Parts: sequence; structure tokens; C-alpha cells
Amino acid sequence: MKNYKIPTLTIAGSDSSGGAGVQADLKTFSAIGTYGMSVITAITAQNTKGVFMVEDLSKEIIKKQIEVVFDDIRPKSLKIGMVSSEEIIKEIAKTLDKYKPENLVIDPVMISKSGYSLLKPEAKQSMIEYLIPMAYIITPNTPEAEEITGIKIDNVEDMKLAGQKILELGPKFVLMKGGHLDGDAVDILIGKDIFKVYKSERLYRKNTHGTGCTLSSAIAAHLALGYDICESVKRSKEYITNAIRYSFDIGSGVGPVHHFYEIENKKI
Ligand SMILES: Nc1ncnc2c1ncn2[C@@H]1O[C@H](COP(=O)(O)OP(=O)(O)OP(=O)(O)O)[C@@H](O)[C@H]1O
Ligand SMILES: Cc1ncc(CO)c(N)n1
Repeated sequence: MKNYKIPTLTIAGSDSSGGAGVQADLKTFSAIGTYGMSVITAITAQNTKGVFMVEDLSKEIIKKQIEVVFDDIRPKSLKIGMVSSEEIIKEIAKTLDKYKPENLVIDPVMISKSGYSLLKPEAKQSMIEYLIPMAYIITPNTPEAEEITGIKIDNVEDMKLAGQKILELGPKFVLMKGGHLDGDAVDILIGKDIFKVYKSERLYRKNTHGTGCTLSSAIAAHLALGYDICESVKRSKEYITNAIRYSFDIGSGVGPVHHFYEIENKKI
């Protein structure tokens, strides 16, 4: 059930076109029905056609945003999206370590759909070392899982293998996203005693900007509302599938998914 007074937080980059990053996260929190807050790590000059410029914020202002939010409105869940440099990753890990947050969802953002690198290559190792072990759940797509594990992923069997290897890095759960493979959109949830497959039909849509951001923030919102991990992933998978189903043309490139499909399709 929605509860707009339950605080959820995103720590991520800003997408000026509103389809991905912090903007997608806040829309998702609102659509699922929680109170959304944001710590911005970087500004991207981005639209539906691509990413044109990126500027990181200083580690000092990132740290301060986290501290003032936690000291005043402790989130019930949070997600981490774009964190581009080693310096920023270390600062976030150090700052969060003080607060021992529950329900930390990590979306290990590396490359935008349009091919722009959002994580500096040399920062990958610090993400593996400092951030991934803190995660309650991490949600890599297949190229990200390949980068993290070195395993080439061509099918569901490879996804399972890579997922197990990521689990050994320390997160409680791994959700391997299969959106980049052919056929049905199959995601796999792996934990010490959990193995679950979430399958949806593949939707042939042009407008898929922000799918990964939206799924991870939907999981964070559902966890904050008190659903367990399996139910949170199930509901979030349904949400992203419908958001893709009702995605729409805005701008001339890859448009956004529809965060508020439920409201728009409801007869008033
Ligand atoms: N064409 C599709 N039809 C149905 N579901 C899809 C499709 N593409 C992706 N998904 C689902 O959307 C969710 C996000 O997966 P995806 O692999 O696209 O994430 P991502 O690559 O991290 O996204 P982004 O490019 O925004 O970073 C997953 O649940 C995936 O199965
Ligand atoms: C700011 C931002 N974060 C994440 C993504 C996902 O690819 C994006 N395109 N932009």
C-alpha cells in the first residue's frame, strides 16, 4: 500500500531530460507511493538523443547532502545510481558507513543507453571494493555484470554463473537483469537461499530511456513500504514492464518509460 510519508532516497546523477537518473527515481518513488529525497552526485547535460556533457559535484557537497538528510529524515530505503569517480565512491561509502542504512539498492550504472561512459573505467574497482559489499541488493544489467565478473554473458545460464560470482562480493541479493539479451525479458534474483526467475514478454518499444534507474528505485520504494525482497522485485518487475508498455514519444530520440501509466489509464 502507498504511504507518501515513508522516506526513500536516491543518490544519483541528474538527467536534464527527466527520463533517467534522479528525475526517474523521484518519479518512481512518487508513483509507487513513497516520499522521495535526492542526493545529486553529478549533472549530466542529456536528452533523448544522448549524453553531451557531465560534471561531477564535489565530494564535500555530496557528503554534506547525505549527512543532512540522514540526520533529519532517515530514509527507510535508498538507491545508488550514477557515481562516476573513485573519489566520489569512496566518500559515499565512508559517509554511509556511519549511518548503516538498511535496504540499500545499488544500480551499478556504467554506460548510458546511448553509449556514454558514466563511470570512469578506473573507478570500477572501487565500486567492487567499497560499494557492492554494502548492498542489500545490486541490480546489474548484462554488460555491467560482465564488467564486474569478467564472465561473458550470452544466455540465462551465464547470468546465473555471473550472479553467483557477484553474490560472493558481499551483497545480500543480486538481481541479474536480462533486458539486453534476446527473447523474453528474464531477470534472476539470487541470494544465499533464494533463486527466483522473473519473466515478462519482450516489448518491442523504441522508448526505453531510464529502464534500469526506474527498476532499481521501484525496488527501493517497495522495500521501504515493507514488502520482502521477492515481493518487492515481483512488484517492481510488473511496474517496469507496464512503464515500458506505455512508454511514449517525447523528444526525437529514445523517449522515456511512463512512470505514471497507472494514473493516466485509470478512469476517473
Ligand atoms: N524490451 C523490453 N521488454 C520488456 N522488459 C524489458 C525490456 N528491456 C528491458 N526490460 C526490463 O527492464 C528492466 C531493466 O533492464 P535493462 O536491462 O534495460 O536495464 P539497464 O540496461 O540497466 O537500463 P538503462 O539502460 O536504463 O541503464 C529489467 O527488468 C528488464 O528485464
Ligand atoms: C544520470 C543518469 N543516470 C543513469 C543513467 C542510465 O543509463 C543515465 N542515462 N543518466
